[in-house]
Amino acid sequence: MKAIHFGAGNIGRGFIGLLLSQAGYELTFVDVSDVLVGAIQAKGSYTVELADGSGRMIEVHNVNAIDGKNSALVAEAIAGADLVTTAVGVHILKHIAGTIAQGIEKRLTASVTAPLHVIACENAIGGSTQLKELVYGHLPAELHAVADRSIAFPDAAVDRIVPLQHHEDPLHVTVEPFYEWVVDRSATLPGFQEIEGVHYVEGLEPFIERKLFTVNTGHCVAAYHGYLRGCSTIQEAMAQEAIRAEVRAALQETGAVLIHKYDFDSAQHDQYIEKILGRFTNPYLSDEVERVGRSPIRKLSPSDRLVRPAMLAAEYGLKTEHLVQGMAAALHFDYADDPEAVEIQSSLKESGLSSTITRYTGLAADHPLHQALEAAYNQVKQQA
Ligand SMILES: NC(=O)c1ccc[n+]([C@@H]2O[C@H](COP(=O)([O-])OP(=O)(O)OC[C@H]3O[C@@H](n4cnc5c(N)ncnc54)[C@H](O)[C@@H]3O)[C@@H](O)[C@H]2O)c1
Ligand SMILES: O=P(O)(O)OC[C@@H](O)[C@@H](O)[C@H](O)[C@H](O)CO
Repeated sequence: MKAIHFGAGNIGRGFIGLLLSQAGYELTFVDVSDVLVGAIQAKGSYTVELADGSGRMIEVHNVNAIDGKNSALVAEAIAGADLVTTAVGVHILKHIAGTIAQGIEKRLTASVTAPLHVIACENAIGGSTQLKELVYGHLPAELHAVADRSIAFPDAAVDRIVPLQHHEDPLHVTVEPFYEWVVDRSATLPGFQEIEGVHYVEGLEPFIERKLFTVNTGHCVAAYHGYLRGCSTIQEAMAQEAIRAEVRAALQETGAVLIHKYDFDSAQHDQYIEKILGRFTNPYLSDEVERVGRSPIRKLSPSDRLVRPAMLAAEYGLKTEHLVQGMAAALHFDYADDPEAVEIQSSLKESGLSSTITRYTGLAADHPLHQALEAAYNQVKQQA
């Protein structure tokens, strides 16, 4: 079984690549980083270190890499693969869609009928579905129906905290011990060989929303409040009582939404929250607030981890105060090396607070959340 994985970055090497290799796949990474591609080609292996104090290392052997800039070579590899996965960032999917379409076209022209599954392992609702739309945009219309018969794009939720890496070896990667990869089985094709270590479900929505609105909501609330208070890492932020309380309160708000929407067991969901808070305080990890807060435009967008649960809470008549505080802190994230943070800061200066809120969150000026956010934005800075 052959797998092509786009993105030899932190989660690509530290989770998806590791799991696929352990599941017996012949694995080829595709990346645009010459350093990563060159190192994988030269070594053919790398080491994953578990951040649990044990010093345990896992060797990943027999891996290869292709330069993502060589789309002909990548398309050739996709034509002969059983599985394509991605962990590049949801905003990058549009840049790899053309190459994936090229590979699919090659495959269909050569009358390969074996199923190909394409799974986007990004932090987004419907990531693989979004990728499918982008790929089909590049495929000739007459091939769409044929492609539907042998190519599937099951949505997925992936969870493992993998911080920025600062090792001499560019391939070495330190990861938290916890991991969870959930895939929508109902979108797979007959003949799909399930990947060992993956949890399959019929219908992904509760799983992706539970993950995104708990792990990622809590994470970014810690990051944005931490950044405002001068903390460098999530661990440092979570050590501050006020920030920990803010994160917990935001997760109680998203928890109420999830319990209402999916009828989750409330005690079990509380345990899920506690487990996640424990993961954020893992003393063997050092996770920079700038990584966790990265891309604030994406994180403030209407379908992402702050605005979407707040909109649902408002619709259900539930509390939103701490989610709004998180959004306000996100608007104050003025990290100069993050192009999305820079864009928000320019918008605040040039267009003012109200227009900026509407532009990035989709909340109209007369929406109660918009008004609450304006007030919170002005207060958050004073509290920091
Ligand atoms: N790090 C985590 O804790 C974590 C956990 C779960 C999900 N994710 C998600 O996984 C994705 C990747 O995150 P990450 O932290 O590994 O980021 P990362 O920056 O470490 O890795 C992304 C990799 O994609 C590569 N890339 C960029 N453009 C490319 C292209 N056109 N073709 C091929 N490769 C390309 C980059 O060179 C980089 O190596 C994001 O969507 C993120 O939300 C991350
Ligand atoms: O990757 P992002 O930018 O969507 O979110 C940053 C972190 O919250 C994220 O990478 C987590 O570490 C990860 O989602 C844990 O599973």
